[in-house]
Amino acid sequence: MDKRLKVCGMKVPSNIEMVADLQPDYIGFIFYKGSKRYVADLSAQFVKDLPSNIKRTGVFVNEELRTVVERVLEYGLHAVQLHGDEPASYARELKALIDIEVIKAFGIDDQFDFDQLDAYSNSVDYFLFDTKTPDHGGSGRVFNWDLLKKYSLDKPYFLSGGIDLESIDEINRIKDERFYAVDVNSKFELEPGLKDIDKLIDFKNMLSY
Ligand SMILES: O=C(O)c1ccccc1N[C@@H]1O[C@H](COP(=O)(O)O)[C@@H](O)[C@H]1O
Repeated sequence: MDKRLKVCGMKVPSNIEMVADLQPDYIGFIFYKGSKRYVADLSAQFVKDLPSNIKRTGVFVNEELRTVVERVLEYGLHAVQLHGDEPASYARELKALIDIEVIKAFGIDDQFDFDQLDAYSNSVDYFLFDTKTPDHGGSGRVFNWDLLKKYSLDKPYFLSGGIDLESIDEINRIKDERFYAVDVNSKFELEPGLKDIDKLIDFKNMLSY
């Protein structure tokens, strides 16, 4: 399976345009006010006008369903990333309200119970495995990818958490059909929300598809 690329945490229009020119598969916008990458006053029309082949993804943390639906419509989102403690029923309700791809994120540490994923299997399109952090995401830290040996479901997943240019060899060595996409964020930044385009070009060129 081809490996997709998601670039997350965008908020500066000129920088977003440069990232869009690189044609990642997903581009992520953080709608969580507690984040340094919160979209704030980013124009919804600007986001809607981005090339339609790049999936515009909204990242939400324990947000009210009504607000998520409003943002999906306002910004023309193709995908929603649930990065809080949302139960499987939340994803089901969201899908009943709106036709949207749902990515459910989980913070992984040594204690993570992979059995809890069973309940989500029929309710979401993808899992996203990130490093466990009290800030919910954007930690810039890598979790122990060996823990993914405990993942037994068929559902494809995004790999996330502190991925850097230096991670590329290890990423390219992962031979797992379920490894669907790589998600990059804080390690490709000049400052929170502003991506280093040259570094992203290098990463994309080195990613084995
Ligand atoms: O980036 C954030 O500030 C953020 C805040 C709250 C939830 C998710 C957030 N970002 C997501 O975190 C992961 C990992 O990011 P990093 O590479 O460790 O910086 C990524 O999926 C972002 O979508």
